[in-house]
Amino acid sequence: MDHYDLVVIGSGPAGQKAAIAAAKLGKSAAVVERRDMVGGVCINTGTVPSKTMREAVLYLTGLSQRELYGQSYRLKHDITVTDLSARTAHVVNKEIDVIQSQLTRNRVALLIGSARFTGSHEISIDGPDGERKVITADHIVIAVGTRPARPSSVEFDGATIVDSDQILGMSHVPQSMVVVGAGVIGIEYASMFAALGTKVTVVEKRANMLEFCDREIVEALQYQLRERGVTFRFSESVKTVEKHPGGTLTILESGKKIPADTVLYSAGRQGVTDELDVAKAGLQGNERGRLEVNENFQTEVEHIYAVGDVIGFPALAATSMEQGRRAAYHAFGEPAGDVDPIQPIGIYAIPEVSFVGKTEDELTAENVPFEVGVARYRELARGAIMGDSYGMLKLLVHATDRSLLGVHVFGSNAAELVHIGQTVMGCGGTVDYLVGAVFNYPTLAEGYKVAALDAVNKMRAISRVTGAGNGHDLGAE
Ligand SMILES: Cc1cc2nc3c(=O)[nH]c(=O)nc-3n(C[C@H](O)[C@H](O)[C@H](O)COP(=O)(O)OP(=O)(O)OC[C@H]3O[C@@H](n4cnc5c(N)ncnc54)[C@H](O)[C@@H]3O)c2cc1C
Ligand SMILES: NC(=O)c1ccc[n+]([C@@H]2O[C@H](COP(=O)([O-])OP(=O)(O)OC[C@H]3O[C@@H](n4cnc5c(N)ncnc54)[C@H](O)[C@@H]3O)[C@@H](O)[C@H]2O)c1
Repeated sequence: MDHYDLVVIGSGPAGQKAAIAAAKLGKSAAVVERRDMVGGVCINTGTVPSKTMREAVLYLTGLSQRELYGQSYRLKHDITVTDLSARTAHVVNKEIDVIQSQLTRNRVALLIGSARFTGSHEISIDGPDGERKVITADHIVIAVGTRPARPSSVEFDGATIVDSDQILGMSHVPQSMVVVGAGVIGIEYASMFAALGTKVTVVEKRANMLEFCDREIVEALQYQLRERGVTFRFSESVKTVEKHPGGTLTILESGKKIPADTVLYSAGRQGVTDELDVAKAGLQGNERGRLEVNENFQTEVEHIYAVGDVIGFPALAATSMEQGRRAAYHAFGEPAGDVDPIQPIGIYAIPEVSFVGKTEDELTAENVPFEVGVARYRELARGAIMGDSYGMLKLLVHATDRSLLGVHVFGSNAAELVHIGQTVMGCGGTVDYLVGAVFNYPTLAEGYKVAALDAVNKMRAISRVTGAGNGHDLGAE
């Protein structure tokens, strides 16, 4: 029976980084993963294929060029699923190769099969050809991720009524689509299909979408999506989804019926602990299949860790990687430093949304006085060159100590741009740093300076009224 210092179940971002971190500390490590799933949901069905599909949609529809070349501009008419999936398959295969190579060169064993606990230090692996192998480990990291929630009231068929793992296998670009759930997955796919010309209806049981985001930016996103023909049905819950010979019917609790070619059911995900026999290790998943952990990612059985989506919020690839690394370091007594509380969110809708830090609503609720500085892409030369007139970058600045409290970006490259603000915040910088900084011209990054000047000018206006000098003019006009 093979024995390892650390065994990881699941090769998604969390599992990969846990195993490699252990190997870098000189420990023997193995990752157990099912056939055809190396890289996890992230590489095979989630993050990477959806973001690649988004790039293909933007490129083939010519959407990002239409402000410059006219509303009828298209790189290709009649875009097919093959056009989209060719790019996706290329990127996914490359990424799988990168992961396999990283594991091999770090001497992490990749054991193909489905793992389940047979004891708190023992795991049984059912291989793809029916063979069974039992291994033991001093430390075990559970990084099994999630699968889409699939209620029995929805007649999933994998072709016209699909979950987010199945959508990439669709046979054609539908003329109409209902998206159930306005979470991140729902909104990202709704915007991609709307860009392809599909008539999309989004049904969401809450009164708003993306409630953790800045309200002004969510309104701007909704406006852009409506412009592309998306209909929103908020405060409406889906009761059943039926398949009929002529298409699908989504029936709402309110009695409304929405016909469509296709339904994407993207109303949450479920932890994959049910097939893991966690009880044999002394553990129990909650009703959403999630595991509870302490600040070191230890479960209640201290040599068993859980990381990534299986522990719930924030359930992102980037946070999952960091949790994996920290778990392995903790297992072997290696200091990992403090957790950085400033973590960005990127939503790859069309247009993109990204933010770090607090929202206006949160600061108001906490009675923190703040000023807002805004830069509009249409006033940045790079915005005009790119043909993005709707984008904006917004800074929330503490009214007295002038620290950056939040950065909210909407439009092209939002998820990249946000990191400039994140770095300033992480280093304890103030708005005055951004006022005095010189950025390349013409860039979207220049928006930081424009927004900082806007915030400082408003703060100076308050000082003028009160007659108090603020001592931070720095030439802001
Ligand atoms: C459509 C979609 C888009 C997304 N987009 C983004 C994005 O843009 N940015 C972002 O940060 N995040 C995004 N996410 C979230 C991101 O994919 C997850 O946060 C990330 O994949 C979680 O990593 P993980 O390591 O916890 O698990 P996963 O990536 O879910 O991997 C878990 C792995 O464990 C394996 N496994 C499970 N049970 C067993 C078992 N018993 N034996 C062996 N192996 C097992 C599974 O086969 C799977 O491969 C997206 C998710 C989806 C679904
Ligand atoms: N860019 C990114 O970072 C990114 C992209 C995609 C996914 N993810 C992650 O993947 C995870 C899963 O995303 P998700 O969007 O599936 O889940 P979610 O739980 O965030 O959203 C599901 C939405 O469906 C709604 N809903 C539930 N039941 C409903 C019903 N019967 N009728 C109508 N609406 C209903 C919920 O109110 C909720 O708003 C999230 O943690 C997310 O952070 C991240």
